Amino acid sequence: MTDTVAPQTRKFEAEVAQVLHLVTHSLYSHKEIFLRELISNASDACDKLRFEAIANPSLSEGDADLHVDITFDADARTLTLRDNGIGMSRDEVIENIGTIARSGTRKFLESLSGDSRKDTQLIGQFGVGFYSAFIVADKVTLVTRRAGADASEGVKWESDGTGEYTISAVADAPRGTSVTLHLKEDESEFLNRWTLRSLVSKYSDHIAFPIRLPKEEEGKLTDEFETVNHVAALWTRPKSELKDEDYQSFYKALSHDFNDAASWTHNRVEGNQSYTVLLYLPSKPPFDAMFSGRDERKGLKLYIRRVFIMDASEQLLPAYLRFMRGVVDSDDLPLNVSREILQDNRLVAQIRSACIKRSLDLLEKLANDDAEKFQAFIDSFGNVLKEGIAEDAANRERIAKLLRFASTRSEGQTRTVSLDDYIGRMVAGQEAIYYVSADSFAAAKGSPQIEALRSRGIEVLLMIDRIDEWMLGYLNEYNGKRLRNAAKGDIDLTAIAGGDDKDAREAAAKAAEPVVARLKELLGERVKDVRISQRLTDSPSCLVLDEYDMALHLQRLMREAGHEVPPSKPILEINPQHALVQRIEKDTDTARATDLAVLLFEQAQIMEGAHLDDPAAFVRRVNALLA
Ligand SMILES: Nc1ncnc2c1ncn2[C@@H]1O[C@H](COP(=O)(O)OP(=O)(O)OP(=O)(O)O)[C@@H](O)[C@H]1O
Repeated sequence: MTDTVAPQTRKFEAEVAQVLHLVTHSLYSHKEIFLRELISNASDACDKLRFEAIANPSLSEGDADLHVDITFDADARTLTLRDNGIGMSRDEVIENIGTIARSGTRKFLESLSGDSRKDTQLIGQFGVGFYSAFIVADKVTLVTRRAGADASEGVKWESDGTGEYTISAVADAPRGTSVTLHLKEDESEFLNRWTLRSLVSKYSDHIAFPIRLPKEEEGKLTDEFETVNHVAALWTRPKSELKDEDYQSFYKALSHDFNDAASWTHNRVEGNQSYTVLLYLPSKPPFDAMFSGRDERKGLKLYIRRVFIMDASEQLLPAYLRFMRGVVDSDDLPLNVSREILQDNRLVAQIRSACIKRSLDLLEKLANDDAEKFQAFIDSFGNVLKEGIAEDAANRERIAKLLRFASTRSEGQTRTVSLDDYIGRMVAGQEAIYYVSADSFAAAKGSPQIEALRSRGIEVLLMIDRIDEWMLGYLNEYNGKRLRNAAKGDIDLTAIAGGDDKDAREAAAKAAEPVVARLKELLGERVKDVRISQRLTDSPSCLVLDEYDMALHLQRLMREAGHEVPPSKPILEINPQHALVQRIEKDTDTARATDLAVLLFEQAQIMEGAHLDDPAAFVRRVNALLA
């Protein structure tokens, strides 16, 4: 191959330079993954060629026998991977290798902590791909030609991975891509057939194209090649033949994650249509699920009769299961299927329901069999799963069963309590599942609105995630029990053991009428109403809302996010037993009584997490009282 034009030197995008620096510095202890990543790219390139050749057979250029060859030269200290897949044009090289076309890259870089152990984890989740070559190489040369392009349109890319690369044209490049690694001084171990062979077996055995190494005869390498992998797509092999390690190494190549998957499910369906589904649950949030959001989902590959067609996560899984990774291989869809057809196809709809069902089965099994792994799932993906309550009405009850929450009974703020746990602990006479929502665990746990519930031994779920209020809008009931916000509407505890006696309650209300009337007068427009509380035992006051009002902290979140939220005035509930309340009733000095009344209201606002309209006035009132 000869360079036809002088090489052009270009700078990497700043983000690439940062990622490269990180990759080479933090992944050294996992250095052999470079081989898996490069083989995986080569295999993807073969997949793409096979797909494009369906519509345009001439792309195969008479060479449809796709494979990946690995060669090395001990004297030159080079290791080369060559595929005869789709290849790249010059623009594609610049776009794919010179930039990182991922929307969340900046966020990813910002999330790095500088602690190399943690960062290694993160970069593993990010998926390093091609750049992993620089862990072991101090120079990488890539030569490529796009399928269908003229032999003179080859491209050579070269870089030492520090900040720049050169790009030039080559005249006689074969179709596909070769990546040559100029190995660093102490990486000679990769110049060894035995090592390469065992790495292929360990990481890439499941690749569906032949991976070939030079044949060895009488201790010498020959020019002939020998296939060293299984060459059967993993999901097509019988389950009985596959070991856990096989599933895990396939998962890692598929997802570019280098943590093990938490669990998987592999099924062949035969019937009115036939297909195979292999779904994985990652153990750590994959980069895409963390940062790319709901709109650019990736991770579920659609194959049709072993031919890779496209990533079809959006068509085959709902957004709330976007953490799942895997493969669907259909026998019945047409090879020329398009995204539009996928959107609206009866067979696809069936496969989608099966993927949902399998995913939920897998999560249920994990919840039953492995508490530790399930908790790790909840910690990583629990909030994503909550979206399913709103999105998937048909499976609402199943999803709700999987959710976990913090509660007044749980230790710390780890979400560990299921709705079934809660129901199992309901006290005699308790009809509803009570919850309270707030910005933080401490605020929720300390909510005055739940004092009476707690004092009667009634557990309260603490809804402290941003998504909770929205989700609860769709979850009114679970297993025949209503979910009730402890800070909304009237709470009647008369039916509950140890609850109030109705007569005593009415008598107390009667006795408190004067102070209620006085507070209404003193607080005026600030509140919608003042009433005696059934919720409070220790605090003097709290704010509550009408049954259908939007929670106060949600109103705040919406306003912060720039939404117009019509102001809804809270109701002030008071505890007539409290000394402060009794003082207001008795104080004849109207100015002082007003200060006290407003303080009562402001305290309730603070407990609820709100910012006071006039903090200086609040401090002045407190000081006046203290003095
Ligand atoms: N052997 C190859 N043949 C053709 N294109 C390739 C090859 N290797 C890499 N590329 C192109 O470069 C892109 C970047 O590769 P890289 O491994 O960095 O990330 P990726 O594989 O796209 O992402 P991820 O690792 O998250 O799957 C690929 O998407 C592909 O378009």
